[in-house]
This record gives sequence, C-alpha cells and structure tokens, in this order.
Amino acid sequence: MKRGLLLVLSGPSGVGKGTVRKYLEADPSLKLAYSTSMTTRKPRAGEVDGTDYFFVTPEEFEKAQENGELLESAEFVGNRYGTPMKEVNRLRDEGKNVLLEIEVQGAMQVQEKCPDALSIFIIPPSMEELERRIRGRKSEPEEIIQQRLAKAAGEIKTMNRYKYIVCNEDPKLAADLIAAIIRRGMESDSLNAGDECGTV
Ligand SMILES: Nc1ncnc2c1ncn2[C@@H]1O[C@H](COP(=O)(O)OP(=O)(O)OP(=O)(O)O)[C@@H](O)[C@H]1O
Ligand SMILES: Nc1nc2c(ncn2[C@@H]2O[C@H](COP(=O)(O)O)[C@@H](O)[C@H]2O)c(=O)[nH]1
Repeated sequence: MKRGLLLVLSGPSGVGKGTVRKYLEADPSLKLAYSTSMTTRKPRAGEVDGTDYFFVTPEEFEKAQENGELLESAEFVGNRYGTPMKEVNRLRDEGKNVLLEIEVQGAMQVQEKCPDALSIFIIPPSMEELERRIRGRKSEPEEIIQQRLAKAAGEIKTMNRYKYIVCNEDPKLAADLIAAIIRRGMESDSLNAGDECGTV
C-alpha cells in the first residue's frame, strides 16, 4: 500500500484554516485524516476533548515532550501546542493523507524533519479582513485577539518558506485549490516514499 502524504496547513490565527479543512474533509477521495493536536489551552465552548484537541495540563504536555512523543511543538500566545507523532505515522502507514493544522514555528520544525511534507500557507485577503474574522469568531477575549493579531504580521512574512501559498478569500475556492495540490501529491511517487519523520 502506498504511504499517505504529510500535509501541513499553516497561516495566522483566524485566517480560516479550520474552515477550509472542513471542506477538504467532506471529500472522501482525498483520504484525509486530521491529526488531533495536544494543547494546554482551555477548551472553547463546544470543543470536544480527543476530537478538537487533546486538552492536557502543562505537566502532561511536558512529559509528552520529554518522552519524545511529539513530532513538533510550539508555544503560541501563552499556550503550548504539539503534534503526537505515533498517530501521524500509524495513519500514514494505513495510506491516509495526514493533515496537520499548525502555526508557523511548528510548520518549520516539520519541514525540517520531513522534507517531503506538502506545506501550504493560507493568507487572508487583507489584514483588515483577518481582524474581522478573528473578532467575528468571538472565541477569545480582547487581550488575546490583540496578541494573535500582533503575531500575524510576522507569521505572514514566513510564507515564502512553504511549498504553496493559497489566499482564503472564499473558503470553498481555497479548499478546491488545496484539493488540487493534494491530488497532485497523491500522483507523485517521490513524495511519500517513506520519509524519515522520526518514530516513537
Ligand atoms: N473565506 C472566508 N470568508 C469569511 N469568513 C471566513 C472565511 N474563512 C473563515 N472565515 C471565518 O473566520 C473565522 C476564523 O476561521 P477559523 O476558525 O477557521 O480560522 P483558523 O485559521 O482555523 O483559526 P485558529 O488558527 O485560531 O484556529 C471563523 O468565524 C470563520 O467562519
Ligand atoms: N505548532 C502547532 N500549532 C498548532 C497545533 N495545533 C494547533 N496549532 C495552531 O495554534 C494556533 C492557535 O490555535 P487555537 O486553537 O488556540 O486557535 C493556530 O494557529 C493553530 O493552527 C500543533 O499541534 N502544533
């Protein structure tokens, strides 16, 4: 069986990564499996442990990191986030294309460890629109919104370190463009020849 791809979807908070992902997940031909991250952030209303994130204590996060269980990790606006590696490898071995939805520090770590990863950076149509979206979501207090927006400009400057850049003006169009990138990756023999992304 052909090993699945490793897909990295990154971009500033509020750009619409999760929204675009939902469109992609609705297409079974893409054989996507979402990698559920670990975080020390508190759950938002409606978020489910084990589905949206594995919500853990700082001590549990530290232990996972010390045990070498994380493919990548980062601190983002006061909380820690990381990708459990074992599950990523298991799903790829099953032929699934594993999607990481992560911020830029983690995306850089993955690109270094796994040069075959298909990395995609999502940009907003404008900074004003990014602010409208992050505010419109009403999921964070003002202080955190300000911190996330302050980070966004620096994050956008890293976009040329990704294989693809997609503007999310319309989420369905952005998802269609990303689906085309994934299909092309699925047809390539060189991308998923068993890269050494680390094992647990
Ligand atoms: N193309 C779009 N046009 C207008 N609104 C959008 C678009 N894409 C996403 N949104 C809205 O923007 C808000 C932020 O989207 P979303 O939560 O998907 O962003 P995110 O990048 O996953 O954020 P985070 O990184 O903080 O998890 C949501 O309210 C969503 O409905
Ligand atoms: N480096 C990582 N970043 C991650 C991971 N899981 C999510 N994220 C990113 O963090 C920010 C904030 O997320 P939020 O849910 O608090 O809005 C956002 O950009 C996520 O994509 C991860 O495992 N590693």
